[in-house]
Amino acid sequence: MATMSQLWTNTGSALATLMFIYTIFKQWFPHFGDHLEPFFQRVFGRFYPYIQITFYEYNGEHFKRSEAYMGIQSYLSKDSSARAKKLKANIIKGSKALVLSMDDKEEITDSFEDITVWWQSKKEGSRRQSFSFYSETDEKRYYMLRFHRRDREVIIGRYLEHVMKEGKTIEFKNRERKLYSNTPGQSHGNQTKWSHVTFEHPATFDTLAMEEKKKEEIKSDLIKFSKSKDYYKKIGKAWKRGYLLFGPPGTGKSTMIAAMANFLEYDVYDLELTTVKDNTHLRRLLIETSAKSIIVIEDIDCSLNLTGQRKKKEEEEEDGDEKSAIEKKMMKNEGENKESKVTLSGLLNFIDGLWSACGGERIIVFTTNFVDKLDPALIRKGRMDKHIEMSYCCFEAFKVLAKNYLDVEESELFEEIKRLLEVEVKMTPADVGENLLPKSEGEEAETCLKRLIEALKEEKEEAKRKVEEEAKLKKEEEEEKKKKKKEKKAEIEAEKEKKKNKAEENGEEEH
Ligand SMILES: Nc1ncnc2c1ncn2[C@@H]1O[C@H](COP(=O)(O)OP(=O)(O)OP(=O)(O)O)[C@@H](O)[C@H]1O
Ligand SMILES: [Mg+2]
Repeated sequence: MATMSQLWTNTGSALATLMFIYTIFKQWFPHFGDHLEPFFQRVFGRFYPYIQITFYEYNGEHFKRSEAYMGIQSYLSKDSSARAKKLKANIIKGSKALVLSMDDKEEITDSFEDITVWWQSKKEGSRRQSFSFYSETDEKRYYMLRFHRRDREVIIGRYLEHVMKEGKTIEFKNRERKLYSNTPGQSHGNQTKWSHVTFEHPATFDTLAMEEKKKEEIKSDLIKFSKSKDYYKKIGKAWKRGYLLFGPPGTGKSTMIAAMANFLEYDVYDLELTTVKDNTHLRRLLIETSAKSIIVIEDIDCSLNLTGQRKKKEEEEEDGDEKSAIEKKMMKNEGENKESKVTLSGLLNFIDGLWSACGGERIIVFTTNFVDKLDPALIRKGRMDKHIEMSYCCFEAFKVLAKNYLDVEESELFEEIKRLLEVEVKMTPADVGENLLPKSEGEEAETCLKRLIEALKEEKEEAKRKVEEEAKLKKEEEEEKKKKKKEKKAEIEAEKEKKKNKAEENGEEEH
């Protein structure tokens, strides 16, 4: 007696033969085949335990490639490059690398929750000899997914969702990242709009000169945020996080933003507030930003009138020379900003998630050189969730720079540099880096380190001179004040004396 497996094998080969005959028949009598198709489908459906789903590359929507097809292509790219024997390489628009996918007629298996499925890449040649937008050869490509009918529920539900999600993640990782800016050159009516270039900043957390502990803290904060979609949904908050980076010029605020973007693989929107006409314009620009992006507003204190009372322009010109560098920078930007009507409340509304209906995660970063001057409403927790101070170069930060710039991890000169940086001198990482940078081909690391030591010593002298000068000025001012006070007192005394004499004279006259 034939065993069960033999029986299945025989039925299988009978079906395969029938299928073969049917295919030949269909080729010779294409139109007659159309009538027989439902019949064959019914017969096969009874014995054939598999279900097939087809995903076409183009499904007719504005000649755009189907999202599902592209998602599957990306999902299968990781498996097919390892398993398929025949691969094809495509350059996909907006993708930074070649996308490898299995070639036509290749098949690979995939498993999900102990279920095996089969993916096949296929193409259909058109019999029409007419012009088509699809491709030169008028072929229609598609993926075919085959699985056992008992797994229908899992595959149609969870598996396809998993494929799309994974595919999107791979697509996201492969995409070319962009740096958007709203520069005045690109305008729509009289409103600027986003223009972009490829984002290729080389900064990473490894190259960032900063204490290791602080770096790790920021990195884990970013990871936590990027994985907290469900958490933000649960607590009913827009999925966004605000960072405030503050510190003197050249301490790495902009570099840190680039490192963050590279770490999370996000796009960057560099928002220049001074070219934004008003709050409506601001809202429009923000609504156009995509998910997984960092929105940056540099020098926030200079971009908006957030800093309380400031002098008018005429007054500013009068005593311009006496202003500190800080005030001058702020006033310069205020002058440039006089066209913009963006208000603090407009900005706060946006931070609070007016546009959060768009979904997707966004990070907002403000930078400033003068944190004390900002309106507390702008930087309270919830708006700017994390405040990061970028400070002068410490020894740990110097070691990162020495390794990056000179490939040096240890040197006997380090001791002196440590003492200078930690106790005596304040120098920004930008200046330290500039001194470490070899100035000619083949310049020795030691020469660069010595140059840094010299620069640090000079800076120390300069700082000492400044302190002495300031002390001298202060002393002079105090003496001047004392002198004036003394003179005033003398004046008052003289006045009193005068009055007294006059009163006495008058008294004598009356007598
Ligand atoms: N912490 C740092 N780590 C590595 N490089 C740094 C660091 N800080 C500054 N640099 C170097 O100095 C240059 C200037 O730094 P950056 O533009 O990031 O400073 P900034 O704080 O944004 O200054 P500003 O306030 O003027 O905008 C960068 O190109 C970078 O090479
Ligand atoms: Mg900067």
